[in-house]
Amino acid sequence: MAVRCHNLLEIMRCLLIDNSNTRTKFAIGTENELKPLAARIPTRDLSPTTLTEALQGESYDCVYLCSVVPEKAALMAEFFQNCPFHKLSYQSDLGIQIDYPKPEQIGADRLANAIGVHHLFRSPAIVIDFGTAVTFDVVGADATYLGGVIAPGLPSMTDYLANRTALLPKIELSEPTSAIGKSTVDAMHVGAVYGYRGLVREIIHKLRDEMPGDPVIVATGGDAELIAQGVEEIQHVSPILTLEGIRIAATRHFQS
Ligand SMILES: Nc1ncnc2c1ncn2[C@@H]1O[C@H](COP(=O)(O)OP(=O)(O)O)[C@@H](O)[C@H]1O
Ligand SMILES: CC(C)(COP(=O)(O)O)[C@@H](O)C(=O)NCCC(=O)O
Ligand SMILES: [K+]
Repeated sequence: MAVRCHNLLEIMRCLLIDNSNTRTKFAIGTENELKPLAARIPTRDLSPTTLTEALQGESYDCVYLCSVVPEKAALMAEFFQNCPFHKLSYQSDLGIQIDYPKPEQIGADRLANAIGVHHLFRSPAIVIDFGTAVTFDVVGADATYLGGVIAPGLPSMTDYLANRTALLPKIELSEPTSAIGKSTVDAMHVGAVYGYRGLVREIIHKLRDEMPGDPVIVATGGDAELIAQGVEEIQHVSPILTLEGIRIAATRHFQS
């Protein structure tokens, strides 16, 4: 097995892993910075072989895993068994408070997003992650995780129609050119992209109505760019937000 752990006396390099349902992202983080993405593996393809290939040439002192896919988390715990290893949970040292009846239910990526938005931007905040699911997480003014919303992600708009109809194709989404679709595919783009923006706007407004103060609204995840460009309420798109949250939690865990 090609796991290489070095015990450097200098700055600790931690392998940060965002194991979400569609893609698993890997990056090296130190106390001071997040290095560019080291690898991205489709989550369903994660195996000792794909891990070894993807991480060839990377060196790190510790591994910090954020997972919402238990079967793959178990695989990686085993793969990295020779390294100092930690899996993010509500019991980890996160640097934020949690005000939630059953904190063990909260997806680890949602906690990482809350940490990321508080550190990269500020709180109060709403962080929206456009992945397999779309999640909205609310961080109160005192950096307390308060809860949020889970809805089907943008792929549900296309996968559902392709799987459940005879005549609708599987499409790649892009910005519609007009609301009145002039072809099947055009009409589907409008339904998915404009329709999804409506869902997002309505949820943002409902959340803001219940929040004291003026939250910063930040988007992340694979579909953030496409959707956020038409939602004026979203102030920033930050592709690295989840990994940044994981880096901060890893630093707190391994360096304090
Ligand atoms: N190169 C790509 N590979 C896969 N999905 C992509 C890619 N570029 C954009 N996407 C979009 O990003 C979504 C996955 O986002 P991501 O944030 O990786 O999800 P998750 O965090 O749930 O794994 C896909 O459903 C797709 O719509
Ligand atoms: C809501 C999620 C499916 C989002 O996962 P993702 O789209 O990032 O792959 C994940 O955060 C999860 O499984 N959460 C557990 C349930 C909860 O957060 O309440
Ligand atoms: K995610």
